[in-house]
Amino acid sequence: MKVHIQQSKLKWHYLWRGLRFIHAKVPSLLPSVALGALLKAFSPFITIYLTARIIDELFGARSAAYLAWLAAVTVILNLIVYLLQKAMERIKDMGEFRLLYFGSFEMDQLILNTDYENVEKPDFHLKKQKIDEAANMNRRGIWQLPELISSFIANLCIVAFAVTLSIPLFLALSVHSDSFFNSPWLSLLFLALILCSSLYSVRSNARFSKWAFHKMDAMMPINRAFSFYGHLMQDHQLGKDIRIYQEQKLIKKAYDDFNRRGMVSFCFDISRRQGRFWAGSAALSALISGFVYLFVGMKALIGLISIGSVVQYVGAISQFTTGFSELITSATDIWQDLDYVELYFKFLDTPNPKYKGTLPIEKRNDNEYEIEFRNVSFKYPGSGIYALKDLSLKLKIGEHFAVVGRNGSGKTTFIKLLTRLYDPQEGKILLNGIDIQKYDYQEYLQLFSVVFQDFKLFAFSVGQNVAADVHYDKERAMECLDKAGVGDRIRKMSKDLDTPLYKIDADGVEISGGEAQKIAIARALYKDEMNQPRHLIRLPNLRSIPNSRKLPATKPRFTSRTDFLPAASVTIF
Ligand SMILES: Nc1ncnc2c1ncn2[C@@H]1O[C@H](COP(=O)(O)OP(=O)(O)OP(=O)(O)O)[C@@H](O)[C@H]1O
Repeated sequence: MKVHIQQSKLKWHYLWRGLRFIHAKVPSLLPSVALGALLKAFSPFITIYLTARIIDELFGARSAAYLAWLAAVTVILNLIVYLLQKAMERIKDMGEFRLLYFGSFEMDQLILNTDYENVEKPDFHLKKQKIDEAANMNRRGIWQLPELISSFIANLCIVAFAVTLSIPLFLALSVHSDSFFNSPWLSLLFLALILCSSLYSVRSNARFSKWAFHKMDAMMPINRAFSFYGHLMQDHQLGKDIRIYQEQKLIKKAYDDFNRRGMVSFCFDISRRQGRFWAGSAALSALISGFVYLFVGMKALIGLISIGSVVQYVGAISQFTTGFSELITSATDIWQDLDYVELYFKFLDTPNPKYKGTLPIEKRNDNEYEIEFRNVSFKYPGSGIYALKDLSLKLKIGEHFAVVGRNGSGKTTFIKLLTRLYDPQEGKILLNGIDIQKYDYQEYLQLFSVVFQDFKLFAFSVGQNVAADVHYDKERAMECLDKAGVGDRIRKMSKDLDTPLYKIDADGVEISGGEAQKIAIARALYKDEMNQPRHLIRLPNLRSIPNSRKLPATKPRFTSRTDFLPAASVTIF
Protein backbone atom coordinates (compact mmCIF):
# COMPACT_ATOMS: atom_id res chain seq x y z
CA MET A 1 0.00 0.00 0.00
CA LYS A 2 2.81 2.36 1.05
CA VAL A 3 4.70 1.49 -2.14
CA HIS A 4 1.56 2.17 -4.13
CA ILE A 5 1.17 5.63 -2.58
CA GLN A 6 4.83 6.40 -3.22
CA GLN A 7 4.50 5.32 -6.85
CA SER A 8 1.44 7.52 -7.26
CA LYS A 9 3.26 10.49 -5.73
CA LEU A 10 6.12 9.92 -8.12
CA LYS A 11 3.75 9.83 -11.06
CA TRP A 12 2.09 13.07 -10.02
CA HIS A 13 5.55 14.58 -9.64
CA TYR A 14 6.51 13.56 -13.19
CA LEU A 15 3.17 14.71 -14.59
CA TRP A 16 3.69 18.13 -13.05
CA ARG A 17 7.32 18.22 -14.16
CA GLY A 18 6.34 17.11 -17.66
CA LEU A 19 3.70 19.84 -17.93
CA ARG A 20 6.13 22.51 -16.69
CA PHE A 21 8.74 21.27 -19.14
CA ILE A 22 6.30 21.38 -22.07
CA HIS A 23 5.06 24.83 -21.11
CA ALA A 24 8.59 26.18 -20.71
CA LYS A 25 9.70 24.82 -24.09
CA VAL A 26 6.54 25.57 -26.11
CA PRO A 27 4.26 28.02 -24.23
CA SER A 28 1.50 27.92 -26.87
CA LEU A 29 1.09 24.14 -26.75
CA LEU A 30 -0.91 23.42 -23.59
CA PRO A 31 -3.42 26.29 -24.04
CA SER A 32 -4.07 25.19 -27.64
CA VAL A 33 -4.46 21.59 -26.45
CA ALA A 34 -7.04 22.59 -23.82
CA LEU A 35 -9.06 24.93 -26.04
CA GLY A 36 -8.91 22.58 -29.05
CA ALA A 37 -10.15 19.67 -26.90
CA LEU A 38 -13.01 21.74 -25.51
CA LEU A 39 -14.13 22.77 -29.01
CA LYS A 40 -13.80 19.22 -30.32
CA ALA A 41 -16.03 17.95 -27.52
CA PHE A 42 -18.57 20.74 -27.99
CA SER A 43 -19.01 20.29 -31.73
CA PRO A 44 -21.25 17.13 -31.88
CA PHE A 45 -23.53 18.45 -29.15
CA ILE A 46 -24.42 21.54 -31.20
CA THR A 47 -25.86 19.25 -33.87
CA ILE A 48 -27.49 16.85 -31.39
CA TYR A 49 -29.22 19.59 -29.40
CA LEU A 50 -30.32 21.81 -32.29
CA THR A 51 -31.45 18.89 -34.49
CA ALA A 52 -33.67 17.74 -31.63
CA ARG A 53 -35.19 21.24 -31.42
CA ILE A 54 -35.74 21.29 -35.22
CA ILE A 55 -37.52 17.89 -35.13
CA ASP A 56 -39.71 19.00 -32.23
CA GLU A 57 -40.62 22.15 -34.15
CA LEU A 58 -41.42 20.08 -37.25
CA PHE A 59 -43.73 17.87 -35.18
CA GLY A 60 -45.09 20.88 -33.29
CA ALA A 61 -45.83 24.51 -34.28
CA ARG A 62 -43.89 24.27 -37.60
CA SER A 63 -42.97 27.97 -37.61
CA ALA A 64 -40.91 28.55 -40.77
CA ALA A 65 -39.11 31.58 -39.26
CA TYR A 66 -38.15 29.68 -36.11
CA LEU A 67 -37.05 26.65 -38.16
CA ALA A 68 -34.88 28.88 -40.37
CA TRP A 69 -33.39 30.54 -37.31
CA LEU A 70 -32.59 27.12 -35.75
CA ALA A 71 -31.01 25.89 -39.00
CA ALA A 72 -28.94 29.08 -39.35
CA VAL A 73 -27.71 28.88 -35.74
CA THR A 74 -26.77 25.20 -36.27
CA VAL A 75 -24.79 25.95 -39.41
CA ILE A 76 -23.07 29.11 -38.13
CA LEU A 77 -22.19 27.67 -34.74
CA ASN A 78 -20.81 24.52 -36.36
CA LEU A 79 -18.77 26.63 -38.77
CA ILE A 80 -17.31 28.85 -36.03
CA VAL A 81 -16.48 25.89 -33.79
CA TYR A 82 -14.97 24.00 -36.72
CA LEU A 83 -12.75 26.92 -37.76
CA LEU A 84 -11.60 27.60 -34.21
CA GLN A 85 -10.93 23.92 -33.63
CA LYS A 86 -8.84 23.66 -36.81
CA ALA A 87 -6.87 26.77 -35.79
CA MET A 88 -6.15 25.20 -32.40
CA GLU A 89 -5.19 21.91 -34.06
CA ARG A 90 -2.72 23.73 -36.25
CA ILE A 91 -1.13 25.52 -33.29
CA LYS A 92 -1.04 22.19 -31.46
CA ASP A 93 0.57 20.32 -34.38
CA MET A 94 3.25 22.99 -34.73
CA GLY A 95 3.78 22.96 -30.98
CA GLU A 96 4.13 19.17 -30.91
CA PHE A 97 6.67 19.40 -33.69
CA ARG A 98 8.68 21.95 -31.73
CA LEU A 99 8.37 19.86 -28.59
CA LEU A 100 9.81 16.91 -30.49
CA TYR A 101 12.77 19.05 -31.45
CA PHE A 102 13.33 20.57 -27.99
CA GLY A 103 12.79 17.26 -26.22
CA SER A 104 15.35 15.49 -28.40
CA PHE A 105 17.67 18.48 -28.21
CA GLU A 106 17.80 18.21 -24.41
CA MET A 107 18.86 14.58 -24.67
CA ASP A 108 21.42 15.36 -27.37
CA GLN A 109 22.86 18.15 -25.22
CA LEU A 110 23.21 15.73 -22.35
CA ILE A 111 24.95 13.15 -24.50
CA LEU A 112 27.34 15.79 -25.85
CA ASN A 113 28.20 17.26 -22.46
CA THR A 114 27.93 14.54 -19.85
CA ASP A 115 31.11 13.02 -18.43
CA TYR A 116 32.76 10.67 -20.89
CA GLU A 117 32.50 7.88 -18.33
CA ASN A 118 28.71 8.01 -18.71
CA VAL A 119 28.87 7.84 -22.49
CA GLU A 120 30.86 4.62 -22.32
CA LYS A 121 28.35 2.91 -20.01
CA PRO A 122 26.03 0.50 -21.91
CA ASP A 123 23.29 1.30 -19.39
CA PHE A 124 23.33 4.97 -20.45
CA HIS A 125 22.65 4.03 -24.07
CA LEU A 126 20.03 1.45 -23.12
CA LYS A 127 18.05 4.16 -21.33
CA LYS A 128 18.24 6.43 -24.38
CA GLN A 129 17.30 3.55 -26.66
CA LYS A 130 14.27 2.73 -24.55
CA ILE A 131 13.08 6.35 -24.70
CA ASP A 132 13.55 6.46 -28.49
CA GLU A 133 11.84 3.12 -29.05
CA ALA A 134 8.92 4.08 -26.83
CA ALA A 135 8.48 7.25 -28.90
CA ASN A 136 8.85 5.58 -32.29
CA MET A 137 7.19 2.21 -31.78
CA ASN A 138 4.69 2.72 -28.96
CA ARG A 139 4.08 6.44 -29.35
CA ARG A 140 4.88 7.00 -25.72
CA GLY A 141 6.92 9.55 -23.76
CA ILE A 142 6.99 13.25 -23.05
CA TRP A 143 6.15 13.95 -26.71
CA GLN A 144 2.90 12.03 -26.43
CA LEU A 145 1.71 13.81 -23.29
CA PRO A 146 -0.03 16.78 -25.05
CA GLU A 147 -2.00 14.39 -27.30
CA LEU A 148 -3.06 12.26 -24.34
CA ILE A 149 -4.03 15.32 -22.33
CA SER A 150 -6.00 16.60 -25.31
CA SER A 151 -7.89 13.31 -25.45
CA PHE A 152 -8.50 13.39 -21.69
CA ILE A 153 -9.87 16.95 -21.73
CA ALA A 154 -12.01 16.29 -24.82
CA ASN A 155 -13.55 13.17 -23.28
CA LEU A 156 -14.06 14.86 -19.94
CA CYS A 157 -15.98 17.63 -21.71
CA ILE A 158 -17.94 15.08 -23.77
CA VAL A 159 -19.00 13.30 -20.59
CA ALA A 160 -19.97 16.60 -18.93
CA PHE A 161 -22.00 17.79 -21.96
CA ALA A 162 -23.61 14.35 -22.43
CA VAL A 163 -24.61 14.13 -18.76
CA THR A 164 -26.12 17.63 -18.91
CA LEU A 165 -28.17 16.70 -21.99
CA SER A 166 -29.23 13.23 -20.70
CA ILE A 167 -30.25 14.01 -17.12
CA PRO A 168 -33.90 14.83 -18.03
CA LEU A 169 -34.28 11.35 -19.56
CA PHE A 170 -33.59 9.61 -16.26
CA LEU A 171 -35.88 11.99 -14.42
CA ALA A 172 -38.68 11.48 -16.95
CA LEU A 173 -40.87 9.08 -14.91
CA SER A 174 -44.64 9.06 -14.98
CA VAL A 175 -46.90 8.23 -12.04
CA HIS A 176 -49.56 7.12 -14.53
CA SER A 177 -47.52 4.41 -16.20
CA ASP A 178 -46.62 1.05 -14.67
CA SER A 179 -44.56 0.11 -17.74
CA PHE A 180 -41.26 -1.68 -17.11
CA PHE A 181 -39.58 1.18 -19.05
CA ASN A 182 -40.90 3.68 -16.52
CA SER A 183 -39.00 1.94 -13.69
CA PRO A 184 -36.12 3.76 -11.98
CA TRP A 185 -34.44 0.31 -11.65
CA LEU A 186 -34.13 0.15 -15.39
CA SER A 187 -32.31 3.49 -15.39
CA LEU A 188 -29.93 2.12 -12.77
CA LEU A 189 -29.39 -1.09 -14.75
CA PHE A 190 -28.69 0.99 -17.80
CA LEU A 191 -26.07 3.07 -15.97
CA ALA A 192 -24.49 -0.11 -14.58
CA LEU A 193 -24.15 -1.53 -18.09
CA ILE A 194 -22.35 1.58 -19.32
CA LEU A 195 -20.03 1.46 -16.32
CA CYS A 196 -19.23 -2.24 -16.94
CA SER A 197 -18.38 -1.65 -20.58
CA SER A 198 -16.09 1.23 -19.63
CA LEU A 199 -14.36 -0.82 -16.96
CA TYR A 200 -13.86 -3.63 -19.43
CA SER A 201 -12.07 -1.40 -21.91
CA VAL A 202 -10.00 0.22 -19.12
CA ARG A 203 -8.88 -3.18 -17.87
CA SER A 204 -8.00 -4.49 -21.31
CA ASN A 205 -6.16 -1.31 -22.17
CA ALA A 206 -4.19 -1.33 -18.91
CA ARG A 207 -3.19 -4.96 -19.47
CA PHE A 208 -2.12 -4.25 -22.99
CA SER A 209 0.02 -1.20 -22.05
CA LYS A 210 1.68 -3.11 -19.20
CA TRP A 211 2.46 -5.97 -21.54
CA ALA A 212 3.88 -3.56 -24.18
CA PHE A 213 6.10 -1.84 -21.57
CA HIS A 214 7.67 -5.16 -20.51
CA LYS A 215 7.78 -6.48 -24.04
CA MET A 216 9.91 -3.49 -24.96
CA ASP A 217 12.59 -4.52 -22.46
CA ALA A 218 12.79 -7.94 -24.08
CA MET A 219 12.84 -6.39 -27.53
CA MET A 220 15.61 -3.90 -26.90
CA PRO A 221 18.65 -6.08 -27.61
CA ILE A 222 16.92 -7.38 -30.74
CA ASN A 223 16.04 -3.87 -31.93
CA ARG A 224 19.55 -2.68 -31.23
CA ALA A 225 21.06 -5.47 -33.33
CA PHE A 226 18.42 -4.94 -36.00
CA SER A 227 19.19 -1.23 -36.41
CA PHE A 228 22.94 -1.95 -36.18
CA TYR A 229 22.78 -4.31 -39.18
CA GLY A 230 20.45 -1.92 -40.97
CA HIS A 231 23.01 0.87 -40.59
CA LEU A 232 25.83 -1.40 -41.72
CA MET A 233 24.16 -1.68 -45.08
CA GLN A 234 23.73 2.08 -45.42
CA ASP A 235 27.18 3.18 -44.25
CA HIS A 236 29.15 3.82 -47.41
CA GLN A 237 32.41 3.94 -45.46
CA LEU A 238 32.02 0.23 -44.76
CA GLY A 239 31.36 -0.52 -48.40
CA LYS A 240 35.00 -1.34 -49.21
CA ASP A 241 35.41 -4.04 -46.58
CA ILE A 242 31.97 -5.48 -47.30
CA ARG A 243 32.87 -5.93 -50.97
CA ILE A 244 36.46 -7.12 -50.58
CA TYR A 245 35.51 -9.75 -47.99
CA GLN A 246 32.11 -10.40 -49.59
CA GLU A 247 30.32 -9.94 -46.31
CA GLN A 248 26.94 -9.17 -47.90
CA LYS A 249 25.52 -12.61 -47.12
CA LEU A 250 26.73 -12.52 -43.54
CA ILE A 251 25.12 -9.13 -42.90
CA LYS A 252 21.90 -10.01 -44.70
CA LYS A 253 21.54 -13.22 -42.72
CA ALA A 254 22.06 -11.48 -39.40
CA TYR A 255 19.55 -8.80 -40.45
CA ASP A 256 16.97 -11.39 -41.52
CA ASP A 257 17.43 -13.42 -38.34
CA PHE A 258 16.79 -10.46 -36.11
CA ASN A 259 13.92 -9.35 -38.28
CA ARG A 260 12.25 -12.74 -37.96
CA ARG A 261 12.95 -13.20 -34.28
CA GLY A 262 12.07 -9.72 -33.19
CA MET A 263 9.95 -7.53 -35.32
CA VAL A 264 7.73 -10.17 -36.85
CA SER A 265 6.88 -11.94 -33.62
CA PHE A 266 6.42 -8.58 -31.87
CA CYS A 267 4.00 -7.35 -34.54
CA PHE A 268 2.07 -10.64 -34.54
CA ASP A 269 1.83 -10.52 -30.77
CA ILE A 270 0.53 -6.96 -30.83
CA SER A 271 -2.01 -7.66 -33.57
CA ARG A 272 -3.35 -10.73 -31.77
CA ARG A 273 -3.77 -8.90 -28.49
CA GLN A 274 -5.18 -5.76 -30.04
CA GLY A 275 -7.57 -7.83 -32.17
CA ARG A 276 -9.04 -9.52 -29.12
CA PHE A 277 -9.40 -6.21 -27.32
CA TRP A 278 -11.09 -4.44 -30.24
CA ALA A 279 -13.45 -7.33 -30.96
CA GLY A 280 -14.57 -7.39 -27.31
CA SER A 281 -15.07 -3.61 -27.22
CA ALA A 282 -17.03 -3.57 -30.52
CA ALA A 283 -19.39 -6.35 -29.32
CA LEU A 284 -20.04 -4.55 -26.06
CA SER A 285 -20.61 -1.23 -27.77
CA ALA A 286 -23.15 -2.82 -30.18
CA LEU A 287 -24.98 -4.34 -27.22
CA ILE A 288 -25.16 -0.99 -25.44
CA SER A 289 -26.33 0.85 -28.57
CA GLY A 290 -29.19 -1.66 -28.93
CA PHE A 291 -30.11 -1.15 -25.32
CA VAL A 292 -30.02 2.67 -25.65
CA TYR A 293 -32.41 2.62 -28.61
CA LEU A 294 -34.75 0.26 -26.79
CA PHE A 295 -34.67 2.29 -23.56
CA VAL A 296 -35.13 5.72 -25.18
CA GLY A 297 -37.59 4.46 -27.80
CA MET A 298 -39.85 2.87 -25.18
CA LYS A 299 -39.84 6.07 -23.10
CA ALA A 300 -41.00 7.92 -26.23
CA LEU A 301 -43.65 5.24 -26.94
CA ILE A 302 -45.18 5.55 -23.50
CA GLY A 303 -45.24 9.32 -24.05
CA LEU A 304 -42.59 10.39 -21.55
CA ILE A 305 -40.39 12.22 -24.07
CA SER A 306 -40.87 13.99 -27.41
CA ILE A 307 -39.64 12.73 -30.80
CA GLY A 308 -36.93 15.40 -30.92
CA SER A 309 -35.78 14.33 -27.47
CA VAL A 310 -35.27 10.78 -28.79
CA VAL A 311 -32.59 12.19 -31.11
CA GLN A 312 -31.12 14.25 -28.29
CA TYR A 313 -30.96 11.39 -25.77
CA VAL A 314 -29.76 8.70 -28.16
CA GLY A 315 -27.07 11.08 -29.41
CA ALA A 316 -26.05 12.23 -25.93
CA ILE A 317 -25.96 8.72 -24.44
CA SER A 318 -23.95 7.38 -27.38
CA GLN A 319 -21.51 10.24 -26.86
CA PHE A 320 -21.44 9.45 -23.16
CA THR A 321 -20.69 5.72 -23.57
CA THR A 322 -17.75 6.25 -25.92
CA GLY A 323 -16.70 9.44 -24.09
CA PHE A 324 -16.70 7.83 -20.65
CA SER A 325 -14.83 4.75 -21.79
CA GLU A 326 -12.28 6.88 -23.62
CA LEU A 327 -11.99 9.23 -20.68
CA ILE A 328 -10.90 6.36 -18.44
CA THR A 329 -8.72 4.96 -21.20
CA SER A 330 -7.00 8.30 -21.76
CA ALA A 331 -6.52 8.73 -18.00
CA THR A 332 -4.95 5.25 -17.87
CA ASP A 333 -2.86 6.08 -20.92
CA ILE A 334 -1.57 9.25 -19.26
CA TRP A 335 -0.82 7.28 -16.10
CA GLN A 336 1.14 4.72 -18.10
CA ASP A 337 2.80 7.34 -20.25
CA LEU A 338 4.22 8.80 -17.05
CA ASP A 339 6.48 5.72 -16.79
CA TYR A 340 8.12 6.92 -19.99
CA VAL A 341 8.11 10.56 -18.90
CA GLU A 342 9.94 9.36 -15.78
CA LEU A 343 12.46 7.50 -17.95
CA TYR A 344 13.00 10.67 -19.97
CA PHE A 345 13.65 12.87 -16.95
CA LYS A 346 15.77 10.25 -15.23
CA PHE A 347 17.91 10.17 -18.34
CA LEU A 348 18.20 13.97 -18.33
CA ASP A 349 19.07 13.80 -14.62
CA THR A 350 22.00 11.40 -15.22
CA PRO A 351 24.55 12.57 -12.67
CA ASN A 352 28.11 13.39 -13.63
CA PRO A 353 30.38 11.14 -11.59
CA LYS A 354 33.47 13.26 -12.01
CA TYR A 355 34.44 15.66 -9.23
CA LYS A 356 35.22 19.03 -10.78
CA GLY A 357 37.24 21.53 -8.82
CA THR A 358 37.36 25.27 -9.20
CA LEU A 359 41.07 26.06 -8.95
CA PRO A 360 42.35 28.08 -11.90
CA ILE A 361 45.42 26.76 -13.69
CA GLU A 362 48.49 28.64 -12.59
CA LYS A 363 49.80 30.87 -15.41
CA ARG A 364 53.58 30.57 -15.22
CA ASN A 365 55.96 32.80 -17.15
CA ASP A 366 58.66 30.14 -17.07
CA ASN A 367 56.31 27.53 -18.61
CA GLU A 368 57.41 25.05 -15.98
CA TYR A 369 54.59 22.59 -15.64
CA GLU A 370 55.12 19.16 -14.19
CA ILE A 371 52.71 16.24 -14.34
CA GLU A 372 53.12 13.45 -11.83
CA PHE A 373 51.39 10.06 -11.77
CA ARG A 374 51.67 8.82 -8.20
CA ASN A 375 50.87 5.10 -7.69
CA VAL A 376 48.03 5.29 -10.18
CA SER A 377 45.90 2.18 -10.77
CA PHE A 378 42.83 1.99 -12.96
CA LYS A 379 40.23 -0.55 -14.06
CA TYR A 380 37.56 0.29 -16.63
CA PRO A 381 34.05 0.30 -15.15
CA GLY A 382 32.68 -3.22 -15.13
CA SER A 383 36.12 -4.75 -15.77
CA GLY A 384 37.96 -6.82 -13.16
CA ILE A 385 41.33 -6.32 -14.83
CA TYR A 386 43.70 -3.43 -14.23
CA ALA A 387 44.34 -1.47 -17.41
CA LEU A 388 47.09 0.33 -15.48
CA LYS A 389 48.59 -0.81 -12.19
CA ASP A 390 50.63 1.22 -9.72
CA LEU A 391 52.01 3.64 -12.29
CA SER A 392 54.37 6.34 -11.00
CA LEU A 393 56.17 8.82 -13.21
CA LYS A 394 56.94 12.50 -13.63
CA LEU A 395 57.06 14.41 -16.86
CA LYS A 396 57.57 18.02 -17.78
CA ILE A 397 55.10 19.56 -20.20
CA GLY A 398 56.85 20.92 -23.27
CA GLU A 399 59.49 18.18 -23.44
CA HIS A 400 59.28 15.33 -25.94
CA PHE A 401 58.31 12.13 -24.28
CA ALA A 402 57.38 8.72 -25.64
CA VAL A 403 55.24 6.00 -24.15
CA VAL A 404 55.99 2.67 -25.73
CA GLY A 405 54.19 -0.61 -25.38
CA ARG A 406 52.38 -3.51 -26.92
CA ASN A 407 48.76 -3.35 -27.96
CA GLY A 408 46.54 -3.24 -24.92
CA SER A 409 49.35 -2.32 -22.53
CA GLY A 410 47.59 0.87 -21.40
CA LYS A 411 48.99 3.77 -23.44
CA THR A 412 45.60 5.17 -24.44
CA THR A 413 44.31 4.61 -20.92
CA PHE A 414 47.24 6.70 -19.67
CA ILE A 415 46.11 9.59 -21.90
CA LYS A 416 42.47 9.15 -20.86
CA LEU A 417 43.48 9.47 -17.22
CA LEU A 418 45.71 12.43 -17.94
CA THR A 419 42.90 14.27 -19.70
CA ARG A 420 40.41 13.18 -17.01
CA LEU A 421 38.15 11.28 -19.38
CA TYR A 422 38.41 8.84 -16.48
CA ASP A 423 39.69 9.24 -12.93
CA PRO A 424 41.92 6.58 -11.35
CA GLN A 425 40.50 4.38 -8.60
CA GLU A 426 43.84 4.42 -6.76
CA GLY A 427 46.67 6.94 -6.62
CA LYS A 428 46.78 10.53 -7.77
CA ILE A 429 47.66 12.59 -10.79
CA LEU A 430 49.22 15.94 -9.93
CA LEU A 431 49.88 19.09 -11.91
CA ASN A 432 52.58 21.16 -10.24
CA GLY A 433 51.98 19.24 -7.03
CA ILE A 434 48.18 19.73 -6.97
CA ASP A 435 45.69 16.95 -7.62
CA ILE A 436 44.26 17.57 -11.13
CA GLN A 437 40.73 16.93 -9.81
CA LYS A 438 40.96 20.23 -7.93
CA TYR A 439 41.41 22.30 -11.10
CA ASP A 440 38.58 23.82 -13.08
CA TYR A 441 37.99 21.03 -15.60
CA GLN A 442 37.40 23.21 -18.68
CA GLU A 443 40.56 25.19 -17.96
CA TYR A 444 42.52 22.02 -17.32
CA LEU A 445 41.33 20.54 -20.63
CA GLN A 446 42.74 23.55 -22.48
CA LEU A 447 46.20 22.22 -21.66
CA PHE A 448 45.83 19.23 -23.97
CA SER A 449 45.53 18.58 -27.65
CA VAL A 450 45.19 14.89 -28.30
CA VAL A 451 45.06 12.95 -31.54
CA PHE A 452 43.58 9.62 -30.61
CA GLN A 453 44.27 6.49 -32.59
CA ASP A 454 40.60 6.37 -33.56
CA PHE A 455 40.30 10.14 -34.03
CA LYS A 456 37.23 11.44 -35.81
CA LEU A 457 36.76 14.27 -38.29
CA PHE A 458 33.29 15.50 -39.08
CA ALA A 459 31.30 16.39 -42.18
CA PHE A 460 31.98 20.10 -41.66
CA SER A 461 34.33 22.27 -43.72
CA VAL A 462 38.06 21.60 -43.45
CA GLY A 463 38.56 24.91 -41.63
CA GLN A 464 35.79 24.18 -39.12
CA ASN A 465 37.30 20.75 -38.50
CA VAL A 466 40.68 22.30 -37.80
CA ALA A 467 39.34 25.06 -35.56
CA ALA A 468 36.55 22.95 -34.04
CA ASP A 469 34.44 26.10 -34.35
CA VAL A 470 32.12 27.88 -36.77
CA HIS A 471 34.10 31.13 -36.71
CA TYR A 472 37.85 30.87 -36.83
CA ASP A 473 41.13 32.44 -37.83
CA LYS A 474 41.62 31.27 -41.44
CA GLU A 475 45.27 32.24 -41.63
CA ARG A 476 46.13 30.33 -38.48
CA ALA A 477 44.12 27.30 -39.61
CA MET A 478 46.08 27.21 -42.88
CA GLU A 479 49.37 27.58 -41.01
CA CYS A 480 48.47 24.57 -38.88
CA LEU A 481 47.52 22.54 -41.96
CA ASP A 482 50.89 23.50 -43.49
CA LYS A 483 52.72 22.44 -40.35
CA ALA A 484 50.86 19.13 -40.42
CA GLY A 485 51.93 18.71 -44.07
CA VAL A 486 48.52 18.83 -45.74
CA GLY A 487 48.20 22.55 -46.60
CA ASP A 488 48.91 22.13 -50.34
CA ARG A 489 46.25 19.46 -50.67
CA ILE A 490 43.66 21.74 -49.05
CA ARG A 491 44.61 24.69 -51.32
CA LYS A 492 43.87 22.50 -54.33
CA MET A 493 40.33 21.78 -53.10
CA SER A 494 37.51 23.73 -54.83
CA LYS A 495 36.79 25.97 -51.83
CA ASP A 496 40.04 25.36 -49.90
CA LEU A 497 39.28 25.80 -46.19
CA ASP A 498 35.56 26.02 -46.88
CA THR A 499 35.43 22.67 -48.66
CA PRO A 500 33.15 20.30 -46.80
CA LEU A 501 34.57 16.94 -45.83
CA TYR A 502 32.85 13.73 -46.85
CA LYS A 503 30.05 13.13 -49.31
CA ILE A 504 27.16 14.06 -47.04
CA ASP A 505 27.26 17.46 -48.77
CA ALA A 506 27.05 17.40 -52.59
CA ASP A 507 30.33 19.41 -52.75
CA GLY A 508 31.95 17.24 -50.10
CA VAL A 509 35.32 15.61 -50.69
CA GLU A 510 36.58 12.23 -49.58
CA ILE A 511 40.13 12.27 -48.21
CA SER A 512 42.72 9.59 -47.68
CA GLY A 513 43.47 8.07 -44.27
CA GLY A 514 46.83 9.86 -44.11
CA GLU A 515 45.29 13.22 -45.07
CA ALA A 516 42.63 12.78 -42.42
CA GLN A 517 45.34 12.04 -39.87
CA LYS A 518 47.20 15.23 -40.84
CA ILE A 519 44.03 17.34 -40.59
CA ALA A 520 43.51 15.85 -37.14
CA ILE A 521 47.07 16.85 -36.23
CA ALA A 522 46.37 20.37 -37.57
CA ARG A 523 43.32 20.48 -35.29
CA ALA A 524 45.53 19.65 -32.33
CA LEU A 525 48.07 22.30 -33.38
CA TYR A 526 45.34 24.92 -33.79
CA LYS A 527 44.02 24.30 -30.30
CA ASP A 528 47.55 24.29 -29.02
CA GLU A 529 48.32 27.68 -30.55
CA MET A 530 45.02 29.30 -29.67
CA ASN A 531 45.12 28.30 -26.04
CA GLN A 532 48.85 28.40 -25.55
CA PRO A 533 48.97 25.10 -23.71
CA ARG A 534 52.11 23.08 -23.68
CA HIS A 535 50.69 20.61 -26.09
CA LEU A 536 50.46 16.90 -25.92
CA ILE A 537 49.97 14.91 -29.06
CA ARG A 538 49.36 11.25 -29.31
CA LEU A 539 50.30 9.74 -32.63
CA PRO A 540 48.47 6.67 -33.67
CA ASN A 541 51.34 4.92 -35.38
CA LEU A 542 54.88 5.40 -36.52
CA ARG A 543 54.41 6.32 -40.14
CA SER A 544 56.16 9.62 -39.60
CA ILE A 545 58.80 8.48 -37.11
CA PRO A 546 62.03 7.05 -38.46
CA ASN A 547 64.25 4.28 -37.02
CA SER A 548 61.46 2.34 -35.38
CA ARG A 549 62.11 -1.18 -34.24
CA LYS A 550 60.26 -3.88 -32.36
CA LEU A 551 60.22 -3.73 -28.59
CA PRO A 552 58.61 -6.64 -26.72
CA ALA A 553 57.11 -4.55 -23.96
CA THR A 554 54.10 -5.92 -22.11
CA LYS A 555 53.65 -2.75 -20.07
CA PRO A 556 53.90 0.77 -21.42
CA ARG A 557 57.40 2.16 -21.12
CA PHE A 558 58.09 5.80 -20.75
CA THR A 559 61.11 7.30 -22.40
CA SER A 560 62.25 10.73 -23.45
CA ARG A 561 64.46 9.39 -26.26
CA THR A 562 62.63 9.89 -29.52
CA ASP A 563 65.22 7.92 -31.54
CA PHE A 564 64.59 4.68 -29.63
CA LEU A 565 61.15 3.76 -30.68
CA PRO A 566 58.69 1.20 -30.42
CA ALA A 567 56.72 -1.72 -30.77
CA ALA A 568 53.14 -1.74 -31.87
CA SER A 569 52.30 1.86 -31.14
CA VAL A 570 53.53 4.89 -29.35
CA THR A 571 52.41 7.96 -27.51
CA ILE A 572 54.48 11.09 -27.90
CA PHE A 573 54.34 14.37 -26.10
N1 LIG B 1 36.45 1.21 -22.61
C1 LIG B 1 37.08 0.13 -22.18
N2 LIG B 1 36.43 -0.72 -21.36
C2 LIG B 1 37.05 -1.81 -20.88
N3 LIG B 1 38.31 -2.14 -21.17
C3 LIG B 1 39.01 -1.34 -21.99
C4 LIG B 1 38.42 -0.16 -22.53
N4 LIG B 1 39.33 0.44 -23.30
C5 LIG B 1 40.45 -0.31 -23.23
N5 LIG B 1 40.24 -1.38 -22.44
C6 LIG B 1 41.25 -2.41 -22.08
O1 LIG B 1 42.26 -1.76 -21.33
C7 LIG B 1 43.53 -2.24 -21.71
C8 LIG B 1 44.43 -1.06 -22.12
O2 LIG B 1 43.89 -0.51 -23.30
P1 LIG B 1 44.55 0.73 -24.04
O3 LIG B 1 43.58 1.17 -25.07
O4 LIG B 1 45.00 1.72 -23.04
O5 LIG B 1 45.82 0.05 -24.72
P2 LIG B 1 46.89 0.69 -25.71
O6 LIG B 1 48.22 0.47 -25.08
O7 LIG B 1 46.55 2.09 -26.06
O8 LIG B 1 46.70 -0.26 -26.96
P3 LIG B 1 46.98 0.03 -28.52
O9 LIG B 1 48.47 0.07 -28.71
O10 LIG B 1 46.41 -1.18 -29.17
O11 LIG B 1 46.32 1.27 -28.88
C9 LIG B 1 43.31 -3.24 -22.82
O12 LIG B 1 43.36 -4.54 -22.25
C10 LIG B 1 41.92 -2.95 -23.32
O13 LIG B 1 41.29 -4.11 -23.78
